[in-house]
Amino acid sequence: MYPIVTAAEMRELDRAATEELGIPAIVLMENAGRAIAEEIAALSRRCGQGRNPEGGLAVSPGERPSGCFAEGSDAQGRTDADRAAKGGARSGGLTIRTEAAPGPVQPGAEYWIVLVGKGNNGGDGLVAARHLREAGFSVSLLYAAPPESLTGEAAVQRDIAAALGVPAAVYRGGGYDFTGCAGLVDALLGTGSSGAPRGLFAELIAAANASGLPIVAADIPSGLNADTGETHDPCIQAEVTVCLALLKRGLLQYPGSGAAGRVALRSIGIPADLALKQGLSVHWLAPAVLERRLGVDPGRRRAADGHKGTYGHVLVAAGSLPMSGAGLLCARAALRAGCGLVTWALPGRVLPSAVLAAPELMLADAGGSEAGEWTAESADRLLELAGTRDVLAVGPGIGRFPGGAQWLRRLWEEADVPLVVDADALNLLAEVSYAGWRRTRPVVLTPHPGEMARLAGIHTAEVQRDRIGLAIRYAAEHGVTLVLKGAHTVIAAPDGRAFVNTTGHPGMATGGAGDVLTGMIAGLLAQGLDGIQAAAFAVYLHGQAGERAAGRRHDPSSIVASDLIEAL
Ligand SMILES: NC(=O)C1=CN([C@@H]2O[C@H](COP(=O)(O)OP(=O)(O)OC[C@H]3O[C@@H](n4cnc5c(N)ncnc54)[C@H](OP(=O)(O)O)[C@@H]3O)[C@@H](O)[C@H]2O)[C@@H](O)CC1
Ligand SMILES: Nc1ncnc2c1ncn2[C@@H]1O[C@H](COP(=O)(O)OP(=O)(O)O)[C@@H](O)[C@H]1O
Ligand SMILES: [K+]
Repeated sequence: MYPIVTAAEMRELDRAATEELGIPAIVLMENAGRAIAEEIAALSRRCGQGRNPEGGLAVSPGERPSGCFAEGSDAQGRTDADRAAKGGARSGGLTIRTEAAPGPVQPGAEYWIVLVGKGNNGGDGLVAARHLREAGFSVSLLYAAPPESLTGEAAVQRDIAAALGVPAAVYRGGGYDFTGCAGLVDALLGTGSSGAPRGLFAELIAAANASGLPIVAADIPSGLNADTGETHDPCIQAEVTVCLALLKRGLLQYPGSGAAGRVALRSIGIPADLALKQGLSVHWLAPAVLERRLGVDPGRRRAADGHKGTYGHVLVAAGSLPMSGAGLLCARAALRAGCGLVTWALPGRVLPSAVLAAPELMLADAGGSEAGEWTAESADRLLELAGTRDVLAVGPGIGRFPGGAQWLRRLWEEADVPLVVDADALNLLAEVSYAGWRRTRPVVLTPHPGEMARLAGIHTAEVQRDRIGLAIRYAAEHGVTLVLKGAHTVIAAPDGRAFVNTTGHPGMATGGAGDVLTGMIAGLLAQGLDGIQAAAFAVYLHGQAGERAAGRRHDPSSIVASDLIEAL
């Protein structure tokens, strides 16, 4: 069910399929090449109406969609047609095609060039060329290395293409004239590549990108690090990536996600059971994964005889005079996440201005300074309140104050409820070594990349270099559930499981959006979900709310955090 693999895990699975099950590698390659040809035909059909007078596909560079789609209708119920109607999905949602294949390759007269590398990725491209020709496309091959250097199944495909008389050339450097071509197939480098593209491969990638033609990448865009999502210079900027068998980590992490364009996940005949047996621990957060792997009810059915006590009581410790809104957003979001009751604890000086800000909230005076700031002494009051609540969310808008780290340690060790730690509370955590802090109940940390950098003691760029890898390591080492926020948020559990979310919208990059998420996680914890369930489901719903909020506004750039709460 939608595992996300490293190149090494994919190789091991390929090995098991061919050596243990005896599925011939040439069969897998045949399926891969056919799938690529089918996706090119589908792209050609989708773009047919927008075809430009020269015969190429009319795709403006600004319209490159950033989402992923794969076999069938969409995780969010959208179809490719819906996406096309919106001018390309920018939400980042994966579409999974559930039927076996989108039908035979449709006849077409376009001219496509397949860029062929010397490994199995090149072999996939050679098979695709054959299927495209069968369907009436005009195709030629451009080898990046002497065809004699191909081996194994790729060499078999090279010979078949030659026997069929598929026109072929060998790239010798100095650029290439792609005039008259409708699109390019990038079958240069796949999961077997290492380091930055070298020599003529690099030249050809640069020329392909410069052509402005739509590029369909086989498995991964050449130049992408399949594990981390880092893009080398150059890296293919694909319109569509036909990902073979299983999602590769690099396709779901930026900047790789951007280079991949839309991702079509296609089966190539490796049985799902085999992947299951590998015990893969990272998954794409699709509704089916939420339901079957995480045990969450995405329909959020409520008991007919439920009452507010059934759905739990959240305590939010958030907000101070200059940042009282952060607390309000967090507390309101907890309510919208469906918990029964929310108490918002805040410095007493600020409390009068919070009265009736949201009539559903209960307010509690947590003490604090004359200036409306938090003080270390407020820990006693918060612990007293937490004694009769189900969850404590702490951090948004609390600022810095003397004794803050000790204050947080008391909440961490003495509050006998699940804890969500965000924003300034994460910065307090980053100032100390909390390895020795005792805690038996779940704790969820929700850093954005900057906060994550402080927690891990590294630069933000290093956080972004391999978000999945870092999140998994940090959660396991510190015994926490970690939500590493940002486009394609990663949620990692202390037991090594991790999930990558693709709902969301760039319009969510607005102050307070994270405070809303913190409230939502707390609201779901209060309803009995465990740490990883609540974190993953909240991130998923939060992203969906962002997509809806974007849809409701004339310009998604004008989304504000309150819109997310209203879109829940
Ligand atoms: N059963 C299977 O396995 C299946 C695999 N499948 C497909 O195979 C792909 C993996 O194929 P793969 O392992 O052959 O590696 P691949 O990505 O083609 O490249 C290796 C070649 O590239 C070269 N090279 C490496 N780095 C380079 C660089 N930086 N710059 C320049 N060159 C570089 C390297 O040359 P060398 O460095 O050794 O001289 C070597 O010759 C996978 O993504 C999927 O598409 C599917 O067909 C389904 C079944
Ligand atoms: N480009 C994006 N695509 C999807 N989600 C995004 C994007 N940018 C931000 N978000 C989401 O918005 C939220 C922002 O949180 P955060 O940075 O903590 O904001 P704040 O501290 O202002 O509340 C996170 O959940 C993040 O994942
Ligand atoms: K490729």
